[in-house]
Amino acid sequence: MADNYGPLVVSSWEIAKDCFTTNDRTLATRVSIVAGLHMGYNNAIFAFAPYGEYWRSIRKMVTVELLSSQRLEKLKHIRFSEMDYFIKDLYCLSRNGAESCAKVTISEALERFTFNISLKMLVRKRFSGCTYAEVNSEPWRYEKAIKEAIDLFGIFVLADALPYLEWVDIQGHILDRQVGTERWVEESDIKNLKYLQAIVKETLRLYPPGHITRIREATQDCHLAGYDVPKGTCLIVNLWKLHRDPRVWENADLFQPERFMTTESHLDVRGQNLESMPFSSSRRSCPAITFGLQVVHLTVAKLIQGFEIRTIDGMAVDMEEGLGFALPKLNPLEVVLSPRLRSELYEGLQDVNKY
Ligand code: HEM
Repeated sequence: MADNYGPLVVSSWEIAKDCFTTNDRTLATRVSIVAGLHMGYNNAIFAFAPYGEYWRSIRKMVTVELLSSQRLEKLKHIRFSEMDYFIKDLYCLSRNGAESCAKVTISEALERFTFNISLKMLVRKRFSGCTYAEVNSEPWRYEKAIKEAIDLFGIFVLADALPYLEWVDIQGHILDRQVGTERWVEESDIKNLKYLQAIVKETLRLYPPGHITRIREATQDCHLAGYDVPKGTCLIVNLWKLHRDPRVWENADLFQPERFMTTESHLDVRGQNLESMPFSSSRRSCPAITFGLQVVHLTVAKLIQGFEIRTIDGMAVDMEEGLGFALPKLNPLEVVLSPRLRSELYEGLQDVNKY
């Protein structure tokens, strides 16, 4: 069927519910793709692994040993120190700039920051030169290869989850009020920053970094929305389309974070509410939900507390999307950053060179 018609594409939450509840197990295996076979050591990378004993044991190991709340608590020094280096790097760059501001390709900087956190958590190593100052250093020469692999695998980086700037001004002031200007925002502040949370939810709704789920394959005949779906059928859930369903969302294409504080305040993004599930749902959903949300919230909070952020010449943010599983931005986002707190706060951050 897939050979003749291509994969089934699910774009409504009702059918997604059929996929992720009654048929979740039947649809839990992945189609084998060329990148997974050749670059993923014959689908040994567990995001590509067929459903079965191997996938179950790796997923369990990753969930317990790397991404559980307890482990993330133990590894929090890594996220925090990487964030410090990242912010301090940006600050040093702006200090070197002519008018105490710096022109930065923020999407690329965030990409490198993401690599550093993940690598540090996994193998206790990082690419030296957190972001830009040492971008020409030896390790970053491999960046092109890594990026190509990422594109081929359809992995997304946290940078893809941070596309909006319009709201940063408001947020900077909200942070000043809630956290003050005498200390840096901390992870424990996030629960009180409701508007920031709503912005992250709305961004993940309109621009889910994984805009389609990875391709599933039915391991036996099943029924979906009243249709007979034969064994072997390939299926993807189009999260991007589902998140813009006008039957569910008023002004579905507009960026309105307030909706998550009013009419949609009951919706979360962890896969319980199928109307908005940027991490997908059920057994093949993203195992890094907690980690992803922790890093996105704190990074955004620190960036907007620490800097005034403008686009070059005040241009609107170019939201055009490129091709790829991971919904990358077509054009990298360049911004101008000016520090907005007293210098001692930046200087007190951990120093990348001492690392
Ligand atoms: C905001 C950030 C992120 C979002 C929105 C996101 C979203 C997703 C989505 C939509 C899927 C596909 C699930 C499916 O096919 O139904 C997925 C799978 C996956 N994600 Fe994430 N993800 C994020 C960050 C991460 C991070 C940081 C990691 C690694 C530390 C990660 C590791 C994985 C893995 C390993 C899978 C495959 C799971 C499996 O096949 O069992 N994700 N993610």
